[in-house]
Amino acid sequence: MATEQSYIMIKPDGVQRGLVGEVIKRFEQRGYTLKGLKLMNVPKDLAEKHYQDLSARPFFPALVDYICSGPVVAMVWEGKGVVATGRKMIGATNPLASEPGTIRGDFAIEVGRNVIHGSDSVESAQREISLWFPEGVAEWTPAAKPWIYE
Ligand SMILES: Nc1ncnc2c1ncn2[C@@H]1O[C@H](COP(=O)(O)OP(=O)(O)OP(=O)(O)O)[C@@H](O)[C@H]1O
Repeated sequence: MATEQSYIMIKPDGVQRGLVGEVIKRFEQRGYTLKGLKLMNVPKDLAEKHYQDLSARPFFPALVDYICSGPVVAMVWEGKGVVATGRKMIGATNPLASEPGTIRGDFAIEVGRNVIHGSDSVESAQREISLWFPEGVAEWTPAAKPWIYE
């Protein structure tokens, strides 16, 4: 079975608010493996491609401006069930509906400043990883793997 990967991105508000370490800590402590990581300013065409499914929505221009408003931290995390579990760790899209204990439930209030993105399916993750990491990701096996998986 191929190991599952998710595209996780700390949005500009998360970077500006100093939440980079907090987000990385949660994924690391859960046992997921960091496979790709970069801080980058987002070109407008990349933001538009990333959110292409939302292009007809009224908030699309504001969403693209938001993603391009400052650097983001683009990451690939790997491990069993990381797509669905990552979404649970992130919380509901609208932070007011996110459970406490989730990233949005602990650190956000508004949907237009919801701190973090996580792929919503394995297929979206593959598309997003090739979009954000055309150069590929790092190959490594964490020494702790046998202590996380039986
Ligand atoms: N009604 C809205 N008003 C403003 N921004 C919105 C609204 N709905 C969604 N967004 C923004 O668009 C992003 C993508 O929306 P989507 O419905 O795909 O939610 P999501 O999958 O939880 O979020 P993401 O794709 O960022 O992980 C949201 O995270 C949010 O930043």
